[in-house]
Amino acid sequence: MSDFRLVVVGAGGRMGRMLVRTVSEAAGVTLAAAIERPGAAELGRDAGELAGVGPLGVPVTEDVAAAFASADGVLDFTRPEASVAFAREAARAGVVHVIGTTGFAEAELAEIDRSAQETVIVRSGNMSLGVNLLAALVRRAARTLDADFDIEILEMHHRHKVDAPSGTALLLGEAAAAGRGIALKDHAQRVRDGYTGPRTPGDIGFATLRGGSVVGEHNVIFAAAGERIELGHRAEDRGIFARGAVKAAVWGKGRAPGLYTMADVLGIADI
Ligand SMILES: NC(=O)C1=CN([C@@H]2O[C@H](COP(=O)(O)OP(=O)(O)OC[C@H]3O[C@@H](n4cnc5c(N)ncnc54)[C@H](OP(=O)(O)O)[C@@H]3O)[C@@H](O)[C@H]2O)C=CC1
Ligand SMILES: O=C(O)C1=N[C@H](C(=O)O)C[C@H](O)C1
Repeated sequence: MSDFRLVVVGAGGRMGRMLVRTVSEAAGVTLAAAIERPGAAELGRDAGELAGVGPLGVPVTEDVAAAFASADGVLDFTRPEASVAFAREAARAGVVHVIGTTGFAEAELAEIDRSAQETVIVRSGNMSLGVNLLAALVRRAARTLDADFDIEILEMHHRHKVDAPSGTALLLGEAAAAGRGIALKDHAQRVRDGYTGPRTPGDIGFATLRGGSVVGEHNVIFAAAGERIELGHRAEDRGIFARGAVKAAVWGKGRAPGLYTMADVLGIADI
């Protein structure tokens, strides 16, 4: 069977380089193209050299339509507005689109939903096995613990991260809300500042730390009078996200068009 041909968009970014490296090392997949934005300094450079794995004979280009036409799947860890446009292009080309990008507005998510009517899209704020298992545990804990347990989600990332709360924190918030049988949007407390008054019962709170080179840390705290439960995850290497993304792309091959999650890919959506 021939290799699954993947395009990495945002190939010059932190995740883009890790994705190129991961695709070059994984069995059954091959790098079909590498894309950066028009005017980017990386254009014309060999994607493998950029990723530190030696030349792969794949130059970084800006020609999205040609790249998607030559591929089976797209790995996309870029920016929300770029991912919305890539989803449209993936739908046109009929290729699997794996979206790791975070920080979407509601209207952008609705546009991605529309593209997913025409092609397979796997979107997740975190592509690692560990975090998706953590989300399942959080859902389970939230279902068991009564409303006396306040839920707070704490995350820390490197100083370059541009969105907050992180996609993972929101994913964990959704899991907690699902466990409680409530809608996160009605109970999320994303920022606290100044004279806030006491905590609103039933809120799911978020706190954001940024600094240094932290790959990604998340803690979900269930705090009641007299006791506290903490569930957490520490990412130590971006390779966990890249390997998850490659797995998602291959999983998407031949599936019906639709929007899927990493929990679907890992087969843990119902645990
Ligand atoms: N779901 C998950 O498991 C994970 C998700 N992420 C998410 O992935 C995203 C990227 O993170 P990270 O790699 O650290 O960020 P970077 O800024 O290092 O990389 C993003 C890359 O995308 C490029 N880009 C932006 N717009 C376009 C475009 N229109 N066409 C082509 N390339 C474009 C950027 O170019 P330029 O610099 O010129 O703008 C940059 O090279 C973030 O949203 C982050 O939260 C990260 C890790 C794991
Ligand atoms: O920007 C990052 O780096 C990461 N982003 C994702 C998020 O927003 O949760 C996933 C991971 O934590 C790293």
